[in-house]
Amino acid sequence: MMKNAVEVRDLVVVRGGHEVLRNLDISIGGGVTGLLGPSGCGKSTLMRSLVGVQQLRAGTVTAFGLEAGSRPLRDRIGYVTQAASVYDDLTVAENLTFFARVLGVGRAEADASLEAVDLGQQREQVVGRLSGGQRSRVSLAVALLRKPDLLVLDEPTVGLDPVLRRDLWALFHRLADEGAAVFVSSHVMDEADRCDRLLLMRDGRIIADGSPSEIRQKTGADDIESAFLAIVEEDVA
Ligand SMILES: Nc1ncnc2c1ncn2[C@@H]1O[C@H](COP(=O)(O)OP(=O)(O)OP(=O)(O)O)[C@@H](O)[C@H]1O
Repeated sequence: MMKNAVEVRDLVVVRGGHEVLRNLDISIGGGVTGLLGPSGCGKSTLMRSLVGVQQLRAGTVTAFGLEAGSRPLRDRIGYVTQAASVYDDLTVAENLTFFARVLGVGRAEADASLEAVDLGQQREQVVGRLSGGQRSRVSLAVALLRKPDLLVLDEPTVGLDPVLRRDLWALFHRLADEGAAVFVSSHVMDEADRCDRLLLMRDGRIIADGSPSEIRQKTGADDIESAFLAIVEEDVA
């Protein structure tokens, strides 16, 4: 069992004069951990904090015992944002070759990353002509180039059809089985059951933490959306 990949302590983040994260305490270990919550609740801000690109007002964030954003972590963390981070005018293979050179990894790793996201057959296609789901898999392949120990994925399945979503979740579990800690955000509650562990977020705070079945049981709800609503109601009562 992996020791905690990430430790967040008393984290406070202010953006635009508004306290977006409020005294967060989270530990993230192995497996697939989902961060679920409504739009604007602070998911991207938390992910930015984990990878070290967010200014913190207070608290600490460490990954593998090292301060988030510190140099030795760069090889160990893969981060995929919602915005596509690959070149539309290059082919899939050219993108991978380019980023492999920048990151100093070999061709074998580039090929392995492409295979991992199941884009071997699209390798000669120009990225700008791929579907949204294929394009996000190219970004994911780039993030996999250095075989990260921690993968931070910000809403990777947004806008994808159900088949692609299912395939991507299967890939996250495969990566977790191979030893990576996978931290995935979503605002789609029906993705909850695909996670080993769930963090439900609302208004900059974690309001529930457990496996999907634990969270359902605790609230007596049949699904995570109802559980979320029950927790919110209890919270404001
Ligand atoms: N660049 C910014 N400057 C100021 N405030 C910001 C900035 N980016 C985000 N915010 C604010 O921070 C809060 C949290 O935003 P964040 O992007 O972390 O939410 P989110 O849960 O990821 O939302 P979504 O699901 O829509 O991506 C929001 O209230 C948003 O208005």
